[in-house]
Amino acid sequence: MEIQEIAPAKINLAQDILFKRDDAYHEVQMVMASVDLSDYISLVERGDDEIRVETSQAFLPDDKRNHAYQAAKLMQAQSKHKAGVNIYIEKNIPVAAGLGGGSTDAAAVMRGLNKLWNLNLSQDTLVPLANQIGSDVPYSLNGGTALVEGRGEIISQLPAIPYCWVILAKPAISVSTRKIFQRLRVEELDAPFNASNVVEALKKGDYSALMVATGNALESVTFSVHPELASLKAKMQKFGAQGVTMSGTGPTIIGFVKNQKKGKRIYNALKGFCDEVYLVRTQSQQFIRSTRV
Ligand SMILES: C[C@@](CO)(OP(=O)(O)O)[C@H](O)COP(=O)(O)OP(=O)(O)OC[C@H]1O[C@@H](n2ccc(N)nc2=O)[C@H](O)[C@@H]1O
Ligand SMILES: Nc1ncnc2c1ncn2[C@@H]1O[C@H](COP(=O)(O)OP(=O)(O)O)[C@@H](O)[C@H]1O
Repeated sequence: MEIQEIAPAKINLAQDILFKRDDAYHEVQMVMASVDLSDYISLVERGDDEIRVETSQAFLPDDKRNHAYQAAKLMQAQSKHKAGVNIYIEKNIPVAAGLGGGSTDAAAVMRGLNKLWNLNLSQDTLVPLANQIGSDVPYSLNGGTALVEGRGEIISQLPAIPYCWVILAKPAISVSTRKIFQRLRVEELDAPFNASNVVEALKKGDYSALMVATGNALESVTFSVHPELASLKAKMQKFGAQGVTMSGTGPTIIGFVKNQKKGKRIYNALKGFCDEVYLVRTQSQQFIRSTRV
């Protein structure tokens, strides 16, 4: 038996950092949305209890360092029969980009194995397991548009982003989430809080208000390490994208347009300055579906 899962990337419309906690994580308030740029995961039963990972990108780990492996291991511990699985990841989401690629793969493996091994684990059981892998994994279990709080484990679904196109510009640099948080001094942040305004705009379906409300408190930290990101952001704004902001801990810069034609113009203009550029739609939760093969 084989299960196939779609694992979409996420973008951050807002990322507020509230305070540093005693466990060395930060209390956050983020608004995330799934976008139409996805990894594809295949899960195939094995005759033994081994977990094997193979990916389409040779530079990705294929052992216990892979978030997909970690997800399978946690799910196996929940299963009485200790079945094994072959995991294949077709990687399309840029790595270490602020687009949650490893987390969405892990979440897709959890969803898929819940079906393949007939575990029937509830969301309440899956969220704490997901949180052991990474702070973005609980959100990625359902994806869609959501307010994400705590360390990442408190999720409230929100209405979808009004119809628009999203431009993703990922320069040829990788950013380590851990290193950005290490550099962060919360008391020195002077960014305004964005999440509550983004939530309000989404609830009203007000695209213009949404474009004014987006923002990311970690921009100043990542931009101080990679100053070229500030000029990429300025270019995207100059070319006419709205709500331009950094996703996650970066380096991907995102911007919005109502009209696909305009999106294509900005996409073409940015291609000359940036290693990887994508023009995508946002994705609602019902698109995260699996197929039994
Ligand atoms: C901040 C976000 C926003 O999307 O960054 P991106 O990874 O997407 O860029 C994520 O929540 C990241 O989640 P994830 O990538 O799963 O990171 P984790 O493995 O949980 O954490 C990596 C490191 O980041 C720091 N960290 C992470 C999340 C958080 N709320 N507070 C933190 O201080 C911790 O130092 C931790 O050791
Ligand atoms: N399935 C996976 N896909 C991508 N990266 C993975 C995966 N498993 C482990 N990693 C590791 O996780 C790190 C962060 O990758 P990624 O999740 O793409 O970044 P981000 O947190 O910025 O979205 C990388 O260094 C990568 O080697």
